[in-house]
Amino acid sequence: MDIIYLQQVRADTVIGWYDWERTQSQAVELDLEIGLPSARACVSDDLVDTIDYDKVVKHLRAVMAEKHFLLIEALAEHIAHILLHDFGAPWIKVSVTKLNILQDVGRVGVTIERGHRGS
Ligand SMILES: Nc1nc2c(c(=O)[nH]1)N=C([C@H](O)[C@@H](O)CO)CN2
Repeated sequence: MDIIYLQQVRADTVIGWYDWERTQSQAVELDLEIGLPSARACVSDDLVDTIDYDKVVKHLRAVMAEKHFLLIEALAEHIAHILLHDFGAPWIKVSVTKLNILQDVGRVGVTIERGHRGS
């Protein structure tokens, strides 16, 4: 399976379990591995034959500006759902990282995989 990857995508969102996190947005970082439904674009050289990563980033930033989650797990699940159902990816690996949210911890996050990874 061919994979598009996006690393260290910064996006602002309101997220957190505690009340103090729900009054303002914070930057989180996304790392995505997006399975492609086919390798057609490798031969056709045509953007319509693949998943447009520019559209993915714009869509996710817009969703995250609107939608609020308590847990990074729930945000990761929502992003996976969008990639599988709206963008037609057969498999997705999503990491959501919070930056400097814990004292003396630079990065904390979650990684989930959804869908079926073909060969
Ligand atoms: N497994 C998780 N643990 C915690 C989360 C989370 O999203 N998943 N969130 C928090 C707080 O919101 C944190 O960002 C600040 O303490 C705590 N634990």
